[in-house]
Amino acid sequence: MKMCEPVSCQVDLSAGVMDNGSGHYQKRLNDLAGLYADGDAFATQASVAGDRVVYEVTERRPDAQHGDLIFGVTRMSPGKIGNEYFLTRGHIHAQADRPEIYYGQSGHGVMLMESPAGETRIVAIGPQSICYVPPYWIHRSVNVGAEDLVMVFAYPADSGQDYEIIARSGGMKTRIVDDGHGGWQAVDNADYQPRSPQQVARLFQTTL
Ligand SMILES: O=P(O)(O)OC[C@H]1O[C@H](O)[C@H](O)[C@@H](O)[C@@H]1O
Ligand SMILES: [Fe+2]
Repeated sequence: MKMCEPVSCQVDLSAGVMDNGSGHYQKRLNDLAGLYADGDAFATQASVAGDRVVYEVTERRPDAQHGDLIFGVTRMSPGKIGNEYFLTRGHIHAQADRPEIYYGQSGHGVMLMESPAGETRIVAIGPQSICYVPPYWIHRSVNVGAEDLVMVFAYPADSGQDYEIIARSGGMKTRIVDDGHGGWQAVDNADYQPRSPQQVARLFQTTL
């Protein structure tokens, strides 16, 4: 492994970005079609504000070397499509046995996680809380608050992301929606198709 220069990166809490990054991307409403239960509500919002940024990531990415780390900051805007809170695309790591750590900086969110066999776990993320996403868990962040949700993340540089796993099962098993009292609740996704035992077994074989 070749040597890299150490670095310090400052997190700007109000902007929700990090300096000294190597990359930055934004996901707008128009990029997120098909993720939400209420397709009509999505179409209505996208027709008036399809360019609206739902979340953005600044990251520092070394050359993908075994043993190195990718880290950065995710900022998610507050909002809902119908009664469903804004979320990230979500993924499982392409090397499915790679974990991830999130460190809440500001705002209030949850990490929605799903095992290959379809179990759901939900972990709250707020300022000063560390969320551990263990190997093999599909993960998606959801902003359940009224302000920006800002989180620091770090994961192994050779993890990769498989985004198709969620689409293939008709979405994640659980959706995070407004409970009608300013909070959130988890509800079943009616379109969810469980993975077959063969698909589950294959995920546990995707190690280097
Ligand atoms: O990649 P998405 O599912 O769109 O989520 C956006 C980003 O969220 C977090 O910041 C993760 O650590 C990143 O790995 C991820 O890329
Ligand atoms: Fe990840």
